[in-house]
Amino acid sequence: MSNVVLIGPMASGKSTVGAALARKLGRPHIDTDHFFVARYGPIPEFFAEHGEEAFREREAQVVAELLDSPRPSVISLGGGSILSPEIRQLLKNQYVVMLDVTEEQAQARIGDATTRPMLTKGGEAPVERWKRIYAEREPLYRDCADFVVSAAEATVGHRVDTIVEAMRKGRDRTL
Ligand SMILES: Nc1ncnc2c1ncn2[C@@H]1O[C@H](COP(=O)(O)OP(=O)(O)OP(=O)(O)O)[C@@H](O)[C@H]1O
Ligand SMILES: O=C(O)C1=C[C@@H](O)[C@@H](O)[C@H](O)C1
Ligand SMILES: [Mg+2]
Repeated sequence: MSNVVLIGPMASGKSTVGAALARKLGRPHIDTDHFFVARYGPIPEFFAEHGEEAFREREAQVVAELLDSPRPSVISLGGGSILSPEIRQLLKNQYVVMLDVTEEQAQARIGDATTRPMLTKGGEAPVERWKRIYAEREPLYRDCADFVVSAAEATVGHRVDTIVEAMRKGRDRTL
């Protein structure tokens, strides 16, 4: 049995859907951003002090450790974890689900983006940065994913049910 790993852009619901999916499957939920924070402190402060490159290095280490979890778990990845070639390689041995989201849905959830330093750089409106980052990363997300939950699956409950169904149909070893 492998982990179920949730990937996708910022505000696509990886943390929220991951927690609900874990409850439904009776598995532990691991949120890699939370482990990063436990080890290195809040992400906005880390970006301000050390910059994005240092964040990506440490993030890749944290994510690699957590993907090696001893029990099959639901793992919500930080939105940019798939930028690391090493992490993309490790994801080949996992059941990977991309959560898609529309610009409108993301905009409604982002708010002032104070907890998401990637969206507050450069004086651009957070939603404009979100769009640009998503456009850059979308091919990577899709390439890593075994299954994509469409943005039309709007509620958390609907998203969870769709993933459980996909796991049943597609890859029995994950259940
Ligand atoms: N299906 C949904 N419908 C409405 N709101 C949602 C849904 N999923 C998540 N949310 C809300 O959107 C916000 C972002 O969700 P969440 O933190 O789970 O996203 P994320 O993908 O983990 O983002 P990040 O990459 O920044 O960690 C939260 O306030 C959450 O309550
Ligand atoms: O998409 C990103 O680059 C990020 C997403 C968040 O989950 C955090 O990992 C951090 O804010 C960076
Ligand atoms: Mg999250």
